[in-house]
Amino acid sequence: SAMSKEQRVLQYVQQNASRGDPDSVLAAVDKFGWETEWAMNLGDVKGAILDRFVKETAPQTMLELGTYMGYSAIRIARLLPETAKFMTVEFDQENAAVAREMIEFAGLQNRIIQITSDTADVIPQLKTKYDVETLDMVFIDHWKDVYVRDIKLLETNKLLRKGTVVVADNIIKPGAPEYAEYVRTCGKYDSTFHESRFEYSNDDIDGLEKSVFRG
Ligand SMILES: COCc1ccccc1-c1cc(O)c2[nH]cnc(=O)c2c1
Ligand SMILES: [Mg+2]
Repeated sequence: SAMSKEQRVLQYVQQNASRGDPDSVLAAVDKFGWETEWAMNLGDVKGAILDRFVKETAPQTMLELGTYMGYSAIRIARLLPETAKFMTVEFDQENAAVAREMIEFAGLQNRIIQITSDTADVIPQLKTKYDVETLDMVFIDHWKDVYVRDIKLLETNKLLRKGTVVVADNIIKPGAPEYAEYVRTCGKYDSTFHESRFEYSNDDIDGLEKSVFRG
């Protein structure tokens, strides 16, 4: 059957980027997103903001909710030391399969623990099954309607500690108003909004919320 959009992006990467060169993989995905087909990757503009947060935090233990085709996992892993533990969770099996190949092409398969499952099932298993004590950083970029459910799961499963940095995509578009309201008013986070541009768009506004757990 015909290729999915995600498979078309992967093919473009395999034919236009350099194997083992994460920056060339990111550049190829972004070129495809700007010039050929829009896709819901974090993208280059918001990606630069996340890069800054990852560099500032230098997490040894990191979790991403929502792998999609692996773009932000590659973006993050390329900035982490070999010693870091980085897990990314994707529910959709087909997207997870594309991500696995994209991550492998980038040469980062040894730095990323890819989990194909529902985040609601994985979060309660992180301590026991994935040997996590607490998380230094979390990137939330999956379905906006479960952002609040999942950050509360991180809290109740004692995975956050004083200073854990939680970054969330799509605060404006498509929007995660309940999540923004929660992290800004619940009293457990110091939260700041970082306005940016929607992926592969010159006009649409979007932004990242950065919330530091108070412990
Ligand atoms: C499938 O909707 C695509 C879309 C359409 C219109 C507006 C926003 C989005 C959008 C943008 C994103 O960065 C996203 N990131 C993660 N999980 C998403 O579901 C998601 C959706
Ligand atoms: Mg997103």
